[in-house]
Amino acid sequence: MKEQTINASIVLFGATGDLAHRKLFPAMFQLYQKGQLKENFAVVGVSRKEFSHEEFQTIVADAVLTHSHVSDKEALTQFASHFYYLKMDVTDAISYHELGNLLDQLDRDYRTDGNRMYYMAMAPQFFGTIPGFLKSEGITDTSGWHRIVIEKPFGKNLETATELNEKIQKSFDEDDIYRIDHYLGKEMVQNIQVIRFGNAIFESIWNNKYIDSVQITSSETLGVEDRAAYYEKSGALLDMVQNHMLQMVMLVAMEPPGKLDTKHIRDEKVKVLRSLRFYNELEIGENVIRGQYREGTINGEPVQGYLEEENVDPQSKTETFVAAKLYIDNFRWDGVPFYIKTGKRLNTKSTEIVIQFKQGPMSLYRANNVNHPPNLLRIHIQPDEGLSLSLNAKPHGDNMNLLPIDMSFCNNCHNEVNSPEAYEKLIGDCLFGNSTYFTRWDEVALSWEFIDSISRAWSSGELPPPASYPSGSMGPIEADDLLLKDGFTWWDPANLRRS
Ligand SMILES: NC(=O)C1=CN([C@@H]2O[C@H](COP(=O)(O)OP(=O)(O)OC[C@H]3O[C@@H](n4cnc5c(N)ncnc54)[C@H](OP(=O)(O)O)[C@@H]3O)[C@@H](O)[C@H]2O)C=CC1
Ligand SMILES: O=C1O[C@H](COP(=O)(O)O)[C@@H](O)[C@H](O)[C@H]1O
Repeated sequence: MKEQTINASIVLFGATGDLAHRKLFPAMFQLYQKGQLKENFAVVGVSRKEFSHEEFQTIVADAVLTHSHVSDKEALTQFASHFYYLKMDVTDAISYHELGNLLDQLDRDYRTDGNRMYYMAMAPQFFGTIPGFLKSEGITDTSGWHRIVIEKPFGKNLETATELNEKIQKSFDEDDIYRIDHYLGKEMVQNIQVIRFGNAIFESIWNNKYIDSVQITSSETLGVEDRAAYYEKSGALLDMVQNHMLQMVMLVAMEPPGKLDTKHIRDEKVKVLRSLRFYNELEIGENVIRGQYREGTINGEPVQGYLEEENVDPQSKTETFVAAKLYIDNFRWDGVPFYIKTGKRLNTKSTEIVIQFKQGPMSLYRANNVNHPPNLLRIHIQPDEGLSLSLNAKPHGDNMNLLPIDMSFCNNCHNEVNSPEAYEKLIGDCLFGNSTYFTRWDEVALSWEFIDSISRAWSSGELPPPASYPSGSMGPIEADDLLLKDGFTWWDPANLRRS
């Protein structure tokens, strides 16, 4: 399907913003280079600043040059010539008429078949406004398809997410609503289903009889950077757990879908959320750890603490770290803890899923007091993309002890392999009408329900504030204790690399 070319116009709301420059223009250029966007496409960039079409084309080309590798400058110039600019305030209904006229013109000039993709790369307060005007001002009246892409965050809680959803659904059908979670566009996140359902040896042991625990860790070395205004209200729980972390939990835990199509896959993911165990306040205190970074050292450089960051309230209780033990109360996962951990200013930038298998019924080697490491299946999401299986073997020679060995496959360790960026995949999927790796409304609603229960407990004032951790560590000691009391330890990437 991906070898085909799509005819469409793309309206990019927020065309002068950070996301557009760093991710979206480079992603579209990659689609152009692969021939998925060819002659019959046009992009209209929208924001309030004043630019001519030509100035905007230069901005687009510069952004692509800055944020991606370009070997063919001629192709970049050709690509940029498909871009047009419209100065408009998205809250002004009248300005949509000019947008409609420009799009009608581009439909004719570029023979786009009237297909239109609307990408809202804007602050979330506009997510409800734009779809309404697109419909009321007749922009969505052409005979082609009309799909809308919504950036995160989708609401701040279940109530606001529901309100937003109701607004959007007045103008677009659920099938045409593409809620982005960029983790779902990552190569190895998409590989989870293939690893699981394409390998009988894994699927047959993918359950509580053979799996002891699951760990999903997404650590960042960056701090809050210049996003404090947003982050102060969100924290790691809303920023990472409500979306990316729960999405990975769903993909690891879901039942095999009857078919590999959008509906079947999403149906199975939703069932995982329905089985997620809700905790009471006391249990949240015990099972969901929050932390906040203080000063420390990252890659040998001193860095300041969260409370010293620009635009952060010096008394802030915002969490920059979350670790939690989750349970999925269904037949497959009964009793298996899913540990998740995410945080800023940790000692490494990495996302990994570790499946820890149970020990066999009788360990001859353990009986000899020999260290008997468990078998681990590690799915490396980033920066390395791959898979490794930790086994035990005999060391070379007479020694009959156990030696942990790794069987590894790396997707991106060779220079010639360059995985598509998440945004490239997701924009491509939307253009081709494949919404599998976007979030459906029931997934979003259920994840908010779960997250709201934690937010409520945290705001009750009854639970301890975020635990402090030094920048450059792997989080507060409380997060280690969460596993230690169950007899586990985090298989953090730094530790894994040493093994
Ligand atoms: N940046 C990132 O890495 C990520 C961003 N996101 C999400 O993407 C979205 C955009 O983020 P980001 O690019 O960082 O935001 P920016 O603040 O950098 O960009 C906002 C854009 O909106 C435009 N804009 C603001 N108000 C109006 C208006 N009334 N009418 C028309 N245009 C307007 C701005 O241009 P102007 O001022 O000229 O009007 C600008 O182009 C957000 O929802 C964010 O949460 C998600 C993941 C990562
Ligand atoms: O959505 C977000 O994700 C990034 C981390 O994404 P990654 O692809 O670099 O792992 C995070 O930094 C940001 O706070 C959050 O909004």
